[in-house]
Amino acid sequence: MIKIENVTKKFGNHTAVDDISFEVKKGEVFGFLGPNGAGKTTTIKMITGFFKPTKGNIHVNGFDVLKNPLSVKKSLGYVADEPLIMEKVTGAEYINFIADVFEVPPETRIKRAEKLIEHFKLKDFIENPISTYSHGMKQKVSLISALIHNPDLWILDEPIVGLDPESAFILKKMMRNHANEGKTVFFSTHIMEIAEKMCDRIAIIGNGKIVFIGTVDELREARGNETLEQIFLEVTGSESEKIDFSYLD
Ligand SMILES: Nc1ncnc2c1ncn2[C@@H]1O[C@H](COP(=O)(O)OP(=O)(O)OP(=O)(O)O)[C@@H](O)[C@H]1O
Repeated sequence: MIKIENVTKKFGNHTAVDDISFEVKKGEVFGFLGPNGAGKTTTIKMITGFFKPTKGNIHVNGFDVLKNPLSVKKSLGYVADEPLIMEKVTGAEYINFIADVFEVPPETRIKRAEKLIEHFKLKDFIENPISTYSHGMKQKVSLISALIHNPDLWILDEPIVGLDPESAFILKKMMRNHANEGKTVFFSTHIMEIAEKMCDRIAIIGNGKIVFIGTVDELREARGNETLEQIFLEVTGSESEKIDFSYLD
């Protein structure tokens, strides 16, 4: 589904992603973890074709992201970590626009959109301009429009933070169902507990390098009796446990 081989991304002299390789398979919910600035969004933007890798190859659903960019984009649904750009149109207009781009037939899009709008409790707001929406409501419109063409691969950048508990529960269930149908969900998160409950496998990135790939159980086994928080801090090279806060006294 996703194959990343020796991928590096530099911004000027700064190496944001440093020679990473991993694969995400069909039927997996795959979590991509790492601290702020570790390189998660940069990696996701290379997979989805916004950023060109400085080095290395990425294949999505068998297509090379540089050689077959359209086939790649058609086969995935992407929810970015940033709010929607089109603020003056309504949620319904935005979803319809994206459905046009992906050539979703009218009956199919109405059926899918109605269900998704109902699940995410947006019915009363969908005809209002996006500029009036809360952050979580914008996130929901972004999700609905990413799923309206029923893509095999979902790529979600921090999808759960910002959603209310009921919507987060529904989304997590949708992610699991999608993988159970033999399709794939790749999502980024900072939160180990979400990864533990949701993911078949995870990759942890720290300072642009992959520091762990496997299941959360394998990570626990390798680290003994530590809490997930401790494990995360250690594998990402954090020194936070040593901080002396006595200066606040
Ligand atoms: N367009 C850009 N130009 C220059 N530097 C960038 C750009 N995008 C990202 N970076 C840098 O690349 C590094 C990785 O950033 P990235 O956004 O991928 O991190 P992240 O893991 O997604 O972090 P967060 O959890 O905070 O969202 C950071 O040092 C960031 O400043």
